Formats: sequence, C-alpha cells, structure tokens
Amino acid sequence: MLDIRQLGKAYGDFQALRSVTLQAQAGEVFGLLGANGAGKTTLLRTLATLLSPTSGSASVAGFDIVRQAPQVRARIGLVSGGMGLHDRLTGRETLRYFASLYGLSAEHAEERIGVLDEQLDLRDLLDVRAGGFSTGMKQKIVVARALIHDPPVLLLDEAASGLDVLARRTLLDLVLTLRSRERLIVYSTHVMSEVEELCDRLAVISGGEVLQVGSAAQLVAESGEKNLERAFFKLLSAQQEAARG
Ligand SMILES: Nc1ncnc2c1ncn2[C@@H]1O[C@H](COP(=O)(O)OP(=O)(O)OP(=O)(O)O)[C@@H](O)[C@H]1O
Repeated sequence: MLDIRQLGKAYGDFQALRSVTLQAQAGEVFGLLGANGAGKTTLLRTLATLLSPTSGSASVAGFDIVRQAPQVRARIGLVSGGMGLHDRLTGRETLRYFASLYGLSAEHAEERIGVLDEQLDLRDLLDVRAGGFSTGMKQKIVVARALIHDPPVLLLDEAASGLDVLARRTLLDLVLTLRSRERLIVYSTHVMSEVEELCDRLAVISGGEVLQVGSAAQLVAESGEKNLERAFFKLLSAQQEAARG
C-alpha cells in the first residue's frame, strides 16, 4: 500500500529527507515520530505529491508519486498544516464542494456526508459557516473533507494538535475505525501517548533520516529503556553523538 525507497528531498542546499525507505500495509496505523523539524511534514507532502522528491521513489496504493500523481491524489486524504477553509461556506457546502472535485455524484456525496457525520459527530457544523467555527470544529471539517472520497490511504500530519480532549478522542477513535476497515493511516506526531495508543508500527525520524522502525513495544525493548519517550531520546542522542564523530 505504501512503498518508499531511498526517498530524498532537498530544499536548495538543505537536505530535509535522506534516503528514507519504509513500507506499510492496508489495515495498519503507521506512525512517524519526530521532533520539530525532523522531516515529517516534508515526507507526508512528498507522498501526497505536493512536493517533488529530489532522489529515490515511492508508490502509494500502487501508483508512483511522480509518474502517476493524479492516481495517487485520488486515493489519498491529507490533513496537513493550514486548514484552508472558506469562512463563508458551511460545513456541508465545503464537503459537497470537495465531493464534486473528487467526481462524486450528488447522491454519493450526501451518503458520504451522512457517514462522516456519524463517525465524527458533525451535527453542529454542517449548517454553520466555517467563519464561526472554533479550532476543533474547523479541524473536524478538515478531517471530514480529507475523507469525503473514502480514500484507502489517509495521511495525517499532527492532526490532533489544537483539539480539545473530546475532539481528540473522536479523531483517534476514527483512526481506529478506519484501520478496522483496512485503510492505511500514516500518522505523524511528536506525542508519545498517541503513538502508543494508535500505531501498529512507527518510524522514528530525525534530521530527515529514519533511525528505527518497529512497534512501540519493540523500540522500547531494543533500547533497554522503560518507555517510548526514553527510547526516543536515546535514539536521538546516539544520532547526535555519531554526527559529532
Ligand atoms: N520550504 C522550505 N524551504 C527550506 N527549508 C524547509 C522548507 N520546509 C521545511 N524546511 C526545513 O526542512 C526541515 C524539515 O521540516 P518539516 O516541516 O518537514 O519537519 P517536521 O518534522 O514536520 O517538523 P514540525 O513538527 O515542526 O512541522 C526543517 O529543518 C525545516 O526548517
């Protein structure tokens, strides 16, 4: 479902991703765990075909991110960074608009809005203009928008940040529901508890490099530390020491 081979991305002289190789399957929540500036957003936006890789290759849902970008875009939902909601559109209008961009019939769009309303509890948002939404309400519509075409792959970039405890719970439960329906969810975060609860496997990323891949339990066991946070710091410290030579 996701096959990344020696993927690199440079911004000018700055190498933001260095030879990233990862594979993930349908029915899996795959975590990208990294501190600020690790390269998580760059990786997700490259997979989403918004950025061009400068080396290596990747395929998403069986399609190459460079040569088959339209096919990739049709099969992913992305939540990353700025929300880009039109203040004057209601939640329902936003969802209908994106459904039409994805080529859904009006009938199919209404059916999907109904499903997403159940999964994300959109009741209070569907008929209200986005200009009046709180951050959490906006994020719910942004997540619903990413799922309107029922994509097999969902790319979530720090999607729970800024959400209150209820909205966060709804989002995490939705991720688990999507996993049970054989979707692949790539979940980037720096929050250890989210990784521990959600992710079947994760990649620890730092300085654009994958330092380790495995389940949270494997990473903790291999590090000899008592929890994921300590295991994470140990990996980062080892990388920094190696860089110092
Ligand atoms: N357009 C750009 N031009 C130059 N450098 C960039 C650009 N975008 C990101 N970078 C740099 O690339 C590195 C990786 O950034 P990226 O946003 O992918 O990291 P991240 O892990 O998502 O971090 P955060 O959690 O802060 O979003 C950082 O050092 C960042 O400053």
